[in-house]
Parts: sequence; structure tokens; C-alpha cells
Amino acid sequence: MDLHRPFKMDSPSYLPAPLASPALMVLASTAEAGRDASVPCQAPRPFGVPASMEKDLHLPFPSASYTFTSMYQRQGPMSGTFPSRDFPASLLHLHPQFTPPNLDCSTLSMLNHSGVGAFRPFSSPQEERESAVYQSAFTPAKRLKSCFPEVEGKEFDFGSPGGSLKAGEDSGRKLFSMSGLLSDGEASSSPEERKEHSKVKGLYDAQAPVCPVCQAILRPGELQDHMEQELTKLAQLQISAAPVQHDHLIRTPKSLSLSLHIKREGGSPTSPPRPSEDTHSDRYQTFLRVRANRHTRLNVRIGKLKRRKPEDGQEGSAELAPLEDEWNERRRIQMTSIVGGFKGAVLVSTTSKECRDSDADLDVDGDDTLEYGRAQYTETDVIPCSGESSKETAVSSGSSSTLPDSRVNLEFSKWSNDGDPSTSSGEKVDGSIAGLPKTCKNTDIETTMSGPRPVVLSGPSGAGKSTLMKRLMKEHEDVFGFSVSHTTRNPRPGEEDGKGLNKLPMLLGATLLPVADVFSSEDLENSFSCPNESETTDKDYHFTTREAMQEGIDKGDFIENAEFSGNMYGTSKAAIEDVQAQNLICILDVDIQGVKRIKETDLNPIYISIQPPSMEILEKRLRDRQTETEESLQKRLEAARIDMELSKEPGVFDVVIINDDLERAYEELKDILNEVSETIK
Ligand SMILES: Nc1ncnc2c1ncn2[C@@H]1O[C@H](COP(=O)(O)OP(=O)(O)OP(=O)(O)O)[C@@H](O)[C@H]1O
Repeated sequence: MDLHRPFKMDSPSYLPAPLASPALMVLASTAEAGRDASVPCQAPRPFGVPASMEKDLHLPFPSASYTFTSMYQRQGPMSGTFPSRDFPASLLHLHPQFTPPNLDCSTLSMLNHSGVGAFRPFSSPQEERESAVYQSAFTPAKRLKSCFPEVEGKEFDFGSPGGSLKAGEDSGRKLFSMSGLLSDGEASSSPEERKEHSKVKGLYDAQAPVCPVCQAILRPGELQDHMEQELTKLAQLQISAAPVQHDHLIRTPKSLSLSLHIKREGGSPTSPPRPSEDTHSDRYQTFLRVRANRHTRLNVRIGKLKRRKPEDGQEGSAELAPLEDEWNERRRIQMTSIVGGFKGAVLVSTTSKECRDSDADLDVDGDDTLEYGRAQYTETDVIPCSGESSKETAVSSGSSSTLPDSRVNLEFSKWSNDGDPSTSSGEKVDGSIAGLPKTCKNTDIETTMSGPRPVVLSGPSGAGKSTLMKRLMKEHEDVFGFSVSHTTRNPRPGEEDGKGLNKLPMLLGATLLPVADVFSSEDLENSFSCPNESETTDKDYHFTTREAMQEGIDKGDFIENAEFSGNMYGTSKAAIEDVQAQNLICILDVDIQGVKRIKETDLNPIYISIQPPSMEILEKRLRDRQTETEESLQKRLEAARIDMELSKEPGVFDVVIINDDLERAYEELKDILNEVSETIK
């Protein structure tokens, strides 16, 4: 070991505990003392044998530039009555790992004869040193024999590499020795030598010892008891510090700060941080509770819709102004604790009376994105079925543009057009659609629209949406209406603006945008019988020009739009208003991307998903329908897989109907729409 180099202070395992500090102190001082090469080291001596000052000195480290003596000279006079003095090398009980390779260790030991390796500053008076019985400064005043009678004869493993500390029986005397390390003369000396040593020990005991740990000056004989106490304290300190140290070591600073951040978010600003496991568990419980509450609120509101009388709908619109005021009271409070890092978003919502209590649990929602991943809910999902929901969405959207709101933004990013938009039919539409601005500016739909809530019907191609809706229309023609889409394509023979080839309106959306990759735009323009187009020939369209439609899109007049085969298609909010104005339930058949876009608006429809029982059955239905080429079929199936996955996400749809049995699925759909239809005057 090169003592010239700095010790490895950064390696805790390198230092012996609990006596690391004194050893380190001595060695560090020794290294520092290296500047004074003129003062030689004193000769080592057998442990426990008094050293004479008259003995020849020699340099155990000929090439070294430090000495023990110089170290002690540098220390200066001790406080009080203890003068500065030379220090014999034999008093330095080096731990093996601190022992220089060229040092003769045979007579040195980390531990003294009583097995205690604590250093004790030298303090014998001058006359004692001159009497040739030079005392070891590190020899405890009392032997362990009298201090630990109960453990004598037992063997202890202290984990030292050299051996174990054991209390041995030797000639009627119980001695502690460090096997493998201890070169205590007492343990192996003859009776004569022991007699000599006992004389010395009398002097040892007469010394005024100083605690090497706390530097307290003790009375002779007190050192052992004192050390016992110190060691107990150290042991306790180590036990209590161990988990903290371990925690610190295994975490990177980043993960540690993250954990603290989460902890603080999880608790109140004033509550003390709890263990991270508990906090995580609590956070998860909170997440589950909030999710359950949201579902409960949704069900409650659906129930309220059912019970609502026709005139209530009017009252609802009459209350818009006060509700608007109440909405303005909604505040987003960003709390940052002075105490340290607590950061949590609290929504204080006074949107409506019925929401005040039920939304209280939202206060626990901090930004848990790091912990649980992207948020799956927005405020839209929390209050999805009433007018105030729209206002919440509006404000949330507004706040996202001014004040960053990670939950809302993440939610939107989850639904955003990362790639090319696709229809539920599985076709990707022209890339030009991706660059189109939002179709609705989230402005005045709520205030201008009145009438029954629209219904968004979505699901994979082939799930049975059209089949179900056709039947519904047939039986309840006076209840449902369909918005008339805009298109820039040329009217076909027999088509008029706002009036299809026959009087039965068809669905918008998936059936509207079916065959981009199957048929060219020329095919579409010239064909009246392309797959799926046969199902849409009876659909009404508003025929318009590209310029006019783009202008409407730019103004936010459309809730959705797409470009297909060189033609633009879209649903204007005016078209929906027309249906509502007739006091009909407007049905919107849109793909999952359409759902996403409508969720960005204030339309506030009921979202219903029609799902097939399995992919295999879906494929069979699509094949049986004989409307697809193999290529388009595969695309629809691929889109269906994505659709089915997204549909499982909580909060995306209000209702999911599995269309395994047409009759049962139809009844379920009718029940849900009946609830909406009760709002119709
Ligand atoms: N429950 C059912 N059991 C058996 N066949 C069904 C069922 N529901 C629908 N089908 C059949 O599945 C096929 C696809 O149905 P449909 O055209 O209504 O699906 P879709 O969701 O409207 O598809 P797209 O979005 O492509 O228009 C049709 O041939 C239909 O007759």
C-alpha cells in the first residue's frame, strides 16, 4: 500500500468500522508528516513490551519520507497537562490493510493484547517514559478479562480476514487474542515474561486514558467501560444507518429524487414523506378509486338522463348562462410547497351543483405520468354526459394551449394523428388530411346546438354497425336522423344537394371512406357500384367545392373531415344542428380516428362501440359480405385489431356492445338509445 497516495476515502468498505476514524486519522497524519523526512521512525517492539527511549532507532521505511515521531510532533502539545511527546511506532496498531508492504509487522498488530484496537493518545508522564517503561498510548487501562467475563472462552467471528477473536484459556488466565492477527506477547509468553508484563500493566492501569472516539479524558480503569459504551453506540448507529446507506447506494440520484417527488405528490404538503413502497401502493389505490368513481359518475349521469323529463332539456339550455359563470369559477391550482418540491395539480371544479361533491376525489390526482404512464382519462371522461362536460373540455383545451397540462396533452397525444389517419374500413386516407387543421374550434357548438345528444357509433369494419342501424332506422324512423355530409365529389346522376338516390339516409364515416387503395379516384368517380359505395349511394350529400369546404374547415365549421381519393368529405356541425333542430338523435358512424377527433370538440355525444366477438368471426363476416378484395380485407382486419385494442381502454367509449348475437346486440343498442330518446320532446 502506498501511503503517499491519498487513502481511498470514497470506498466505505475499505475502511474498518467502527474504528475506522481513528485509524484513518493516524494514517492520514502520517502521510502528511511525510514532508518531514529528517525525523526517523522509532523501532517497533513486541506488543505489550515496554519500549525504551534509549533503544536504537531505525527506519522501517527507508525510502519513506514520514515518521511516526514527526506525526506526533506535528500534533503539538495536548490540552491541559499533557505535553507534546514522541510517539513510538510500536504503539501504532495497524490494521493489515493499512500496513505498508515493507513494514515488519511481526511485532505490530492492529489490536493490543486485550483484543481492543482502539487508539488512545499517549499520556504517560515524562518520568514514566524515562524509567524505561514506555507506555503504549493505545493500551487500554483495563484488560478485557475483567470487562467481559461472561464471554470469555467463547469464540466470536468479527469477520476479520485473519481469524476470529476468541477468549482463550491459558495457564489459568483467560486472555483474549486475535487469532491470525494478534501478536500479543502475553498470549504466548512464558510465566516470567508475564510477570514482567504485569508490572507494566500496573502502569498501564495507572494512566489517565483518553477515549479515542470522543476524546474524553477518563479516569484510570474507566476506559474499558467507556469503550464498551462507545462500541454499543457505534453498533446502534450502524444498525440505524445501514438501511439508509443501502438505500442511498442502490439508487441513482435521479431515481432517488423521483422517488421523493412521488412521495411528496402522494401525500399532503404537510404530511411527512412515507416509505416509497407504501406511497406507490397508495397511489395505485387512489388510481383505482378515481377510476371507479369516474365510472360511477358516468352511470349516475346515464341514469339521470333516463329519468330526465322532456322539459328538463329546455331547462338545461336555459341554465347555460349561470353554468357558464360557474364554469368560470373552476380554477386550476398549481401548488408548490415552500417546504420542498411538492407539486400537484388540483382541480377545483364548481361546474355544477351535482359535481361539487363527486369531483372532490380528483384532488388527489397529481401528475403521475412518470409512475403510471400516460393518462387514460381527461376531464372529458370524468363528466362525459352533461353539458358542463363540454365546458370542462373547452377550458381544458384552452388551458393546454396556455398552461401546459400534461394529462390533457398526453391524452390528446394518445389520440393524436401520429401516423396517417385511417378509416374504420382499414384504409389509410390521403396524407393530406394529416395537415388539415382541426375541424372544430371548440367554440359555440354547445351554445348553438340544442336538442338530443348525438350518438357516435364506432367499431371495426364488419362489426355490424350498418346492420344494426338499418334495423333501428326501420323501426324508429322518427327518432333518429343522420347528418348530411359534405363532399367535393361531383354529384352522380340522380343525386341532388342534400338528397341521395333514395330517401333512406345512410351512415357517415366508415362507410363513407372505404376503398382508397382498391379503387382509383377515377374508378370512384365513374363507378356506382364499388364495394361499400353500393351501401352509400343512398346517402345524402351536400355537394360543395374544395375551396368552400376548406374555408369551412379553416373556420372550424366541421367536426370531422377526410380526404379520400382526391375528394374531400366531412361532417359539419351545421349538419348535426339540422338533425337536432328536428329533435332527432343524430347518429354519427365514425372510425376510431373519428372518435378521437370528436372528443376534441364540444359535441358531447354518447360514444358507443360495436365490437365483434373475435377476430376470426370478424374475418368470416367480412368475407361473407363479399365486398372486399383480399388486400382491402387484410387492411380492415389490421385496422380492426387496433380498433379493438383501443376500444378496451377505459373512458374511450361510454358503452361497448359485443355483437355476437344480432338480436341481443340490437336490444342492447335500443336500450341505450331509448335513454337518449327520452330526452326528446
Ligand atoms: N350478429 C351478427 N351475426 C352474424 N352476422 C352479422 C352480425 N352482425 C352483422 N353481421 C354481418 O356482418 C357483415 C358486416 O356487417 P356490417 O356491414 O353491418 O358491418 P359494419 O360494421 O357496418 O362494417 P363497415 O364499417 O365496413 O360498414 C354483414 O354482412 C352483416 O350481415
